[in-house]
Amino acid sequence: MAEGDAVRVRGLRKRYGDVVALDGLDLDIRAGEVFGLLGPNGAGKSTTVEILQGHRSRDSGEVSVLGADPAAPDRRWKARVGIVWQDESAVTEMTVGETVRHFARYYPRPRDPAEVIALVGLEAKARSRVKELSGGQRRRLDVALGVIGGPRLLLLDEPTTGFDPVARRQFWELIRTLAAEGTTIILTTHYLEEAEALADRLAVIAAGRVVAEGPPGSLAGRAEARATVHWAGPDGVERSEETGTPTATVTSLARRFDGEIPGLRVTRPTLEDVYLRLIGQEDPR
Ligand SMILES: Nc1ncnc2c1ncn2[C@@H]1O[C@H](COP(=O)(O)OP(=O)(O)OP(=O)(O)O)[C@@H](O)[C@H]1O
Repeated sequence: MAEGDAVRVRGLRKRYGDVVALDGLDLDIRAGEVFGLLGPNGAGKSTTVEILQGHRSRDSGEVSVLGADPAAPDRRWKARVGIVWQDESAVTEMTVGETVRHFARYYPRPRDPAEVIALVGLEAKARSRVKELSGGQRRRLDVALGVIGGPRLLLLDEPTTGFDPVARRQFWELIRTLAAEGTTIILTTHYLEEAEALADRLAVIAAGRVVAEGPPGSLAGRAEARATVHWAGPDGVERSEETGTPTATVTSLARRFDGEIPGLRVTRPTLEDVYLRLIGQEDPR
């Protein structure tokens, strides 16, 4: 395992009966990065995250998380790996503050509960009962419980499902704050704009294997992909031209129009375009 790696996975396989969930998955995640796992329903993302957490067994393959095998975790390792459960805090009459303080007692060196409540933006709700929180506030509390032990690695499975756009952006800020503190973060998501906004690197999983890996801006040759120049013709109808040299195309258009080019746009494949191509579902537009 290279120094600076938080996670190393080689040839990971997992079947559930006849279903092959993971079919030789490889992953390298560096310490301190935000790493996104993308892939269609049933691709194997949750299975991967659960194996990394030590909550699901594997059939074969090597897995190292913070230098240890999650299949044989010790107490110290467990304190260093933060897990965000959906609705960990669901059925309780306790207040937010009581819940966070209660969970802090499980860890050898917990973070300060008041600081964690502030980190997730629940200060105003510290004295509210958990059952009175909204769905988004409950998820923030789940994150608070995931980080109260002061983990070096945080695993999040679809953390913002069901969030409104404002709550989602607030959650992104929380992830960025945790990342700036040095926490390695692995998250699965179906929101490509979330992956693009948060992840330093992404892996696209399809049918239990990694089909592409890299920074969102250059995944699968995205940075080198041909551009499309769009403009409006004299009749107002949009024209477009795909080109490897968009500057030359724009220069020649500027000459032709003798100045401003009406309706000028230069586009490159979006993360969604690249993602759909990778999973074999190209948009036929
Ligand atoms: N406990 C289980 N028993 C049987 N099959 C399972 C179990 N958990 C997952 N599977 C199957 O394994 C495959 C991978 O599932 P997994 O939940 O890892 O996918 P996922 O990428 O997280 O999907 P989603 O995006 O829908 O959450 C699927 O075909 C799923 O039906």
